[in-house]
Amino acid sequence: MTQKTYKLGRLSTVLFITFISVCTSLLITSIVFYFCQDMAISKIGMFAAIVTPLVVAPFPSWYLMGLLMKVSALEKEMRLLASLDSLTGLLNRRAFFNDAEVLLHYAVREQISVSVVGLDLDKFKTINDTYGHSAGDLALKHFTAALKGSCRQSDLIGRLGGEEFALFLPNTSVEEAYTLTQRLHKTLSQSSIKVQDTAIQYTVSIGLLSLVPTRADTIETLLQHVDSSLYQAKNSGRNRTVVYGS
Ligand SMILES: Nc1nc2c(ncn2[C@@H]2O[C@H](COP(=O)(O)OP(=O)(O)OP(=O)(O)O)[C@@H](O)[C@H]2O)c(=O)[nH]1
Repeated sequence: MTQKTYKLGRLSTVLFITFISVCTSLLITSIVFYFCQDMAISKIGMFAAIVTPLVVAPFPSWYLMGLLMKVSALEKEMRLLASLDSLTGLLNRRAFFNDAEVLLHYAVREQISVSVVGLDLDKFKTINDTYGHSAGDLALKHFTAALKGSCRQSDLIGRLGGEEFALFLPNTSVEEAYTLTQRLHKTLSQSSIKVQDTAIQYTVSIGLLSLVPTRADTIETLLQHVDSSLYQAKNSGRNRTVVYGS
């Protein structure tokens, strides 16, 4: 919400509340004076009935509206923060599963191909143990940037925990997804992170599954298949992609 629309919304609400206050006050006063029938007093009374709410209503309603708007903006910000991983800014596990489930339902209905990718950094414990936890954090951020550089705007990227990431690629064939993972391997092989003047390189193992989903598929089951391919990638030497069912 821009500052201008925020102020306009606040102003129009205050004007509306003031208008309602004046009308209510006038109505009550009119009813009272209808039974009183004293013209001189009724004129003063009518004047007071209009002026009093005009003076009193805007201030508390302006303050209250500002407070309400701030609370709702904060609520929105908190909801967004609760769905993001604090280190990388990627979707956290819960948000990734929620968003991927929505995209999966859409793919089932439209019968379009999707790809699910599981990624796990190789020998990450060694980076932590050798160069310290902050070097590990740096690698996680570096990897996040590499992922963002390889994915489309419409792809979901999540950090499922530790050094474990996942992608949900809507409308993506196995060839396209495989090309993406090869690009990622290449990016990592050509870059490094710097810790105390030492250039550190790391690699990633990847499991990949592409399919036109059916109603029976869930994100949990698809990620289980992806994990089995990822396990194969780790066991066959790491730094590679294994396609599920190949
Ligand atoms: N720096 C950092 N380390 C983390 C974070 N989350 C988890 N880790 C570490 O990640 C490491 C994961 O180690 P392992 O599960 O043994 O995996 P690995 O060393 O990558 O070995 P392979 O997966 O078999 O290649 C552990 O040492 C965790 O402490 C984090 O947010 N920051």
